[in-house]
Amino acid sequence: MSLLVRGATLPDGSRRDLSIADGRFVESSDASATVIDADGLLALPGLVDLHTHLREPGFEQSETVLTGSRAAAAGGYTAVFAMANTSPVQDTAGVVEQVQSLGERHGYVTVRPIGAVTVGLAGERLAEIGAMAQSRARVRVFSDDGHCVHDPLLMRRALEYVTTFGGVVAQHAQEPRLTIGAQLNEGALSSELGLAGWPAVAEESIIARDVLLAQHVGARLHVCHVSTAGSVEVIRWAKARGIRVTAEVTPHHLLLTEELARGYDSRFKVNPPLRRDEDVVALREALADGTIDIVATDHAPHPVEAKECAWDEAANGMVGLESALSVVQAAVVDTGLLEWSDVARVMSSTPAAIGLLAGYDSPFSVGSPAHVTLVDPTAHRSFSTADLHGKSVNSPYLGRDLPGRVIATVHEGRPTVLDGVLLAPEQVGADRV
Ligand SMILES: NC(=O)N[C@@H](CC(=O)O)C(=O)O
Repeated sequence: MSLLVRGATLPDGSRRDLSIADGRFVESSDASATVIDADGLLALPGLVDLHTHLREPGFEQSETVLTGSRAAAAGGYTAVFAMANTSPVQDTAGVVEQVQSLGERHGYVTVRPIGAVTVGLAGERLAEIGAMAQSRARVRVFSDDGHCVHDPLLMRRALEYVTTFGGVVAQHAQEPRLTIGAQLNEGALSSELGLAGWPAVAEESIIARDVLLAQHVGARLHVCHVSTAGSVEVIRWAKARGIRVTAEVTPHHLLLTEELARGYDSRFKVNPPLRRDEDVVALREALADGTIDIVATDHAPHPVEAKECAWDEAANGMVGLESALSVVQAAVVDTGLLEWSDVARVMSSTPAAIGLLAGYDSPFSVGSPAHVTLVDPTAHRSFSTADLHGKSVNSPYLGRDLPGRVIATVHEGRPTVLDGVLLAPEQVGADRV
C-alpha cells in the first residue's frame, strides 16, 4: 500500500508532502498512491503510550486488546505498552507472548507488553523477568503498576536484574502503609469530606528511596504518573546528580484538580488522586523544563458497575487514550508552555526511547517506519461517548469542551483512522489482504 500525505505541517512548522510505501517513508510517491489531503493539518509522529491498561486476559468486560487498540488509534497512538495487571498477571513468557500476539493480529497499534516485577504483583518474589525479556515479546519494561514494589530489597534486585539487558523498572510510587483506605488527596478537602486521604509524602518517599537505589546499583528507573510538586523536586534533584531516572505525568494530572471530588462523581476517582492547583502548575512546568520526560495516559477502563456506586466503593481509574492529545493541547500547548515539537517529543520519541521501542527516533525521515498522526489543532469538540471506542466510558471529560481533533492515524504505513473515522477491524487487521 502507498500513501501520499499532501501538504502537512510538521511539528517544526515546515510544510511538506509525506510519501509512504510498504510501511516506510520514501522519497516520492507513484501515481497509484492514495492521497490524504493534509492542508491545514499538523502531522505528528505516531503517538506512543508507555502506560495503558488493556485488561486482556482476564478483565475483558472492561477492555480487550482489540478495543483498547481501537481507542488508542482513535487518539492518534500507533504504539502502546500494556500494563501487567491482567488475570493471569503478565508475569510469565506465555502471558506476555499472548498479549503481543493479540496486538499483532488486530494491527491497529503496536502492542508491547509490560512484564510484572513480582509474581502475581504480590510484592513477595521476583517474576520470571529474564524469561519475559528473552521471550518472543522481548519485554524491556517491568512494572507492578496498581501496586508499589515497596520492599526495598526486591526493588534493588529488580533494578539490578533489568540492567543486564538494558531494561527499566517503572515504579508505581505509593507507600502502602501511608495510603490504607485512601480515597482522595490528603489535605483540607479530605478533612472536610471526612474521607481517608492519600498524602503526597506516600509518593515522594518512594521516589526518593528509588532514585537512591537506582543510583546505588547504576540502574535505569522510570516513575509512573507523577502527581505532586514535591515529587517533581525529588526528580529534579536526582537528575541534577546524574541519576538515570525518567518520569511520566498523565493528562488528567495536568488539567484536573481534587476539587472535582466534591461532587462524589467517581469518574474523578483515580490513583494517584487528583491533587491541588499548585501541583498542576508544578507538573506543567516540570514537563516544560524536562524534569518530567513524557505524558502517559494511564488509560484505566472500568465497567459501569465498578464506577456507578458510592465514591468509597468505586474503582480507581479513568479512560484516557482518545482524549490525551486534546487534554495536552489544552493544558500545555494552548497555555504557551510547550510547542508542538515538544509534544512530539513527550508523546512519541521519548516514550519510545524509554521503552526501547525501535522506529521512533527519526520521524518522517526516508527509510523510517511510517507512523503518522494528523491533527486539526483548530477544531473544538464537546467530548462525548461518541468519541470513545473502547469498552468502558469512565472518562472524566464527558461534556467538556476540548480543543483539537485527530483526523488520521497511520500505523506502519496503513491508515487506522481516516477523515476522523476509525476504520473497521477488517480494514485494519493483520488478516486483511
Ligand atoms: N490508575 C488507576 O487509577 N487505576 C489502575 C491501577 C492503579 O494504579 O491503581 C487500574 O488498573 O485501574
